[in-house]
Amino acid sequence: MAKDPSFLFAGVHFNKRKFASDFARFEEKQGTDDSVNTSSLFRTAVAVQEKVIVSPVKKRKRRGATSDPVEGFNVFKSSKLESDPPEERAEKDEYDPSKEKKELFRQMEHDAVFRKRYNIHVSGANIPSPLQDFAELKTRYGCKPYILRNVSKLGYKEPTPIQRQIIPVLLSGRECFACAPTGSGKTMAFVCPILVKLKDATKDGIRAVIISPTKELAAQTTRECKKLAKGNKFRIKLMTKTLIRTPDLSNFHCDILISTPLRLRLAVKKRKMDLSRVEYLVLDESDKLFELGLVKQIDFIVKVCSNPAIVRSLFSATLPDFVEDLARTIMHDAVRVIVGRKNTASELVNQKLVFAGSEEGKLLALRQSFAERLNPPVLIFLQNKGRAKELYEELVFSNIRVGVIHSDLSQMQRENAVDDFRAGKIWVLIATDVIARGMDFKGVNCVINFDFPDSAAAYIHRIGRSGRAGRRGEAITFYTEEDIPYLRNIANVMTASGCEVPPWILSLPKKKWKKHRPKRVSISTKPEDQEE
Ligand SMILES: Nc1ncnc2c1ncn2[C@@H]1O[C@H](COP(=O)(O)OP(=O)(O)OP(=O)(O)O)[C@@H](O)[C@H]1O
Repeated sequence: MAKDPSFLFAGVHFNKRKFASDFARFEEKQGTDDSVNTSSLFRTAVAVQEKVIVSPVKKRKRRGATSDPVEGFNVFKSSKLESDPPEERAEKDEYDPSKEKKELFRQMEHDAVFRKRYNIHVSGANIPSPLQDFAELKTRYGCKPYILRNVSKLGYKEPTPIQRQIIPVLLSGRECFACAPTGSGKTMAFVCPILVKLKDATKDGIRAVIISPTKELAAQTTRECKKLAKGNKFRIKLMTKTLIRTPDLSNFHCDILISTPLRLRLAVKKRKMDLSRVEYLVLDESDKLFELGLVKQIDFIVKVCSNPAIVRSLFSATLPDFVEDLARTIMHDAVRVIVGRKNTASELVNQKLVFAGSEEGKLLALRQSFAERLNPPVLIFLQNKGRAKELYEELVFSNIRVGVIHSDLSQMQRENAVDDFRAGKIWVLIATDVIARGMDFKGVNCVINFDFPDSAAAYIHRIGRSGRAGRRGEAITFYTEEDIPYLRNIANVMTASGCEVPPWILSLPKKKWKKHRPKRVSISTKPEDQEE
């Protein structure tokens, strides 16, 4: 079952409320055949939904085309109007379909130009216009003043491209998947509409759920939510170890709950947490959540968030086709928003490849670059915790303030490492991929891939810890002989974001990689006879 992606979201309900009339028609056709199982019912329902959506739009267009006056023939229209009784004439004056249509086309043209300017690509029907500025949150959507106040306090002068388009999409109640570069403000793009829509704190169970792949990211998202919600009495809760120990969570209520998939599934299974009233479900770093280790938990969560009116959204800087395909099977009338090109690195990061020869060469190159120029904060990624510990042992006695974070540390130690790095107490943070996604460290000047990343997506997320929120950054990737077959994939990402790559690398054959995590010799510059 786990091998078949179609098991994901099986049993998800068709949005009966939103498509009530279509559903009624569908039900009539199906009769009361109990033999139809839920997932095939769902699949058929989606097919019906697509038909119902597409065909009437076409018909309406055609009807409009025949009845609308042709330009230049207004004289006939006005002469007919003269013969109408005054009250009918007044009504017709108010409703002029050709005017409305022209206005609509003008708006669509304007939106297209605007989207082009911000490199926003959309697909889907009836997509709302992008935001011109934050003030439109009030004029178009009547958001409460506290949100605009907080936006201004955070120093956000104008919406980022993804915020311009996704905020109106979510505020119009549409499901969506969004792909935008690392550090481009996706968090605010999903938090803001939730706050606007939830309006005020209530005790109506759990109303919105945000899923993050790691505890660190969940904690960060909680903090960001609280900053944006300041001044409102919303209950915004992080699913912590302590919370999960509560024996009975069946009556737990909060407006927004942020969790990792594992903890949320535990809370539902073991502590009877009720997610049936969730109105908004966000899957952040969705491609990571759909990877094999997490997909079962996500499937479970999607099923138990059973409110038929739920609005689901997927966010990431990398959105592989299989995630999109999977998402399409559950989402209703979803809008797709891509900023820039899909699966590319941030153009704000200057990327370099460095041949280190061997494992030993990497350490020498690192020491040399620190001796010549250390521009903290610097993040160094390694392929596993063992190697992260080894590098830490090598650097801890140099006069560089260095820290390490990996999954063997306690939650408290991990949090301290992140906080110290944020506060500037640590200049160089050695890490595994545990913090490669989503973590927002202000002003990381350089990311060093000490170990070659295991996929192009991992590369994009790792180097995306630098070059955030409009600031420039740098990324250096060491490679050895055994990484050469995979160089081309990284080189493609580099050229797509405007970085130079030596021609010989671009002429290497393309290699389809799974996870490239070769066994590497241990990190040490000590002569072998001195090692214990
Ligand atoms: N409108 C804005 N103007 C200026 N800065 C912003 C704006 N929106 C968000 N930011 C800032 O941009 C930084 C990156 O935002 P965020 O962490 O949401 O990026 P992201 O797109 O989710 O990145 P990733 O893909 O790495 O998770 C944060 O420091 C955030 O405070």
